[in-house]
Amino acid sequence: MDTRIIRIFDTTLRDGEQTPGVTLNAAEKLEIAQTLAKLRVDIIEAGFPAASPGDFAAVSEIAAKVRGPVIAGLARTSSKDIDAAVNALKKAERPRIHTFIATSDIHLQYKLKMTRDEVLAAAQDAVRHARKFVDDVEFSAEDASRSDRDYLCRVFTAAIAAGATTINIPDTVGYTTPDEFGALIRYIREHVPNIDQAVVSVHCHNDLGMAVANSLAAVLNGAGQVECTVNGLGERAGNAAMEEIIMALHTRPEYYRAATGIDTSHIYRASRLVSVLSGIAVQPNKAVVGDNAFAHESGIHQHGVLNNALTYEIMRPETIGLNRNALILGKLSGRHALEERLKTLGYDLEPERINEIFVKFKELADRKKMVFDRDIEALVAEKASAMPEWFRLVNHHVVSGNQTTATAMVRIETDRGFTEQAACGDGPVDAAFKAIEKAVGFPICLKDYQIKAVTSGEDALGEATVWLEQDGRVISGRGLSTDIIEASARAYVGAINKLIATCGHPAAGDMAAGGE
Ligand SMILES: CC(=O)SCCNC(=O)CCNC(=O)[C@H](O)C(C)(C)COP(=O)(O)OP(=O)(O)OC[C@H]1O[C@@H](n2cnc3c(N)ncnc32)[C@H](O)[C@@H]1OP(=O)(O)O
Ligand SMILES: CC(C)C(=O)C(=O)O
Repeated sequence: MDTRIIRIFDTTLRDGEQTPGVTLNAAEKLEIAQTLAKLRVDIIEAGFPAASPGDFAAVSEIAAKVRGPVIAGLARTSSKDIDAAVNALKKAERPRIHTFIATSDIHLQYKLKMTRDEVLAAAQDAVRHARKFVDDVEFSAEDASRSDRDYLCRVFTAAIAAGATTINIPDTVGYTTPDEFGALIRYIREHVPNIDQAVVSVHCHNDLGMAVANSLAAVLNGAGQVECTVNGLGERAGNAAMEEIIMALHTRPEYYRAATGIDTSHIYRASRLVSVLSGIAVQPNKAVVGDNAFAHESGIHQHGVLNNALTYEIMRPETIGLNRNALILGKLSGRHALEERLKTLGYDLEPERINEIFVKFKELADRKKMVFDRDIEALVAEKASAMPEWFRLVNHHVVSGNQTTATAMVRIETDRGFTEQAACGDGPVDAAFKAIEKAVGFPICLKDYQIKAVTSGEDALGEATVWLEQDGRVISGRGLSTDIIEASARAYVGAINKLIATCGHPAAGDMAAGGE
């Protein structure tokens, strides 16, 4: 069998971060990038360096610290964007500039206000400019699937002639169907005369739920690179889900005649990490990584699986690194046991980091009979997203009931002192949030709030996520505790700290510092 190797281009940190409500800080992005490197993705698109100083810094840090995959930075066709990407990627072992411009008439007329000839020239100039700095240049024709085919082929021919080493065919608005998209890939391969000098890539969005199917149709028609994101995150309805593409190719090699270089045993952990850090939960019935993906509810299925898992399982959970051995640590467990468990879960952490997690683990084990793998994953992710603490929640006291107005008192500390404030609210969480808002001394715009149990059982760890809005930016914060009010209050304070770190709220300096 002639098996082609398909390159996996992960864009969780760029298109994935375009998911409404998702903002990742540099430490979180680095943690995800390191996990992607363990997954052995071929290319990590680390961000869009010209978009903001924060994105520039995150791409620079990933370029300097992550080894293995190619590190890519996105840029419009302007030389300003390309230069920013070049600078951000300076320390990358294998940098790639990814430049793009739209080619559909709709985008040309209403967005770019450019003619077809102007766009073709911009594409060519951008690729030529990028090639002055790096050997690896990808060119994307945004909205390719709604572009005139022959014009699209002319643009790709020009981009390859200018030095593009990968040409990417995005279904930017998730418009095509698998048959159509497969035919488009075939058409481009047959009508771009210099196509053999470049890798053909695809980038599919999920507006009609066909991103994965379209990407796989492209593979069947000769695409050599697939762009995707962990858990299918991305603009609007998201991108093609990486785990689904990988496992489709892994499970049906005889059909696709293609394979990837991915270490599938890191898939589950990558999915959990991205879910926790992005604050976007994975739906239980999600293919491959959903909670129910390997669960068998009905008697006939259970009977079959007990006899032989092959009756109802086309993949083994172990293949994606899902260890069904859910337990087993508690308050009497020691550092070695935790370290061993972390290794089994795929974490390769510095001793200092393990020590920090061990302290948190012991605190948790004191409050919880059994500490499950998911609890440990949540503790690791909590550390990864820790921000400099402008405000610290020292303690809180909440009274609520069906005959009482909920009231909360909080004590908040900064390096300059502390303040205690009380507030009433529409329930205990609302009261706690209002008391914290009073304590920090500036208005907070709460956009969304979510609480869920990390594991089951009455002593389950609660994971709260809050989303705050400031100047059009949405910032999320997470808090963990067996007490859901405490988890919520921690998430709220964490999000405020993140907001200050990101937007530098001016009123923060005015906090009334109380004191004895
Ligand atoms: C399909 C995709 O996912 S593309 C990637 C989307 N990602 C992002 O947009 C990242 C976040 N974006 C940003 O931070 C900002 O939009 C920036 C920094 C990139 C640009 O900000 P601004 O300069 O304020 O421009 P704004 O976003 O309002 O408009 C986009 C401009 O880029 C132009 N443009 C859009 N795409 C391209 C392109 N590929 N090449 C060249 N110019 C382009 C538009 O025509 C418009 O130009 P104009 O200002 O002359 O009218
Ligand atoms: C920049 C390109 C690849 C993109 O994100 C899209 O077209 O969706």
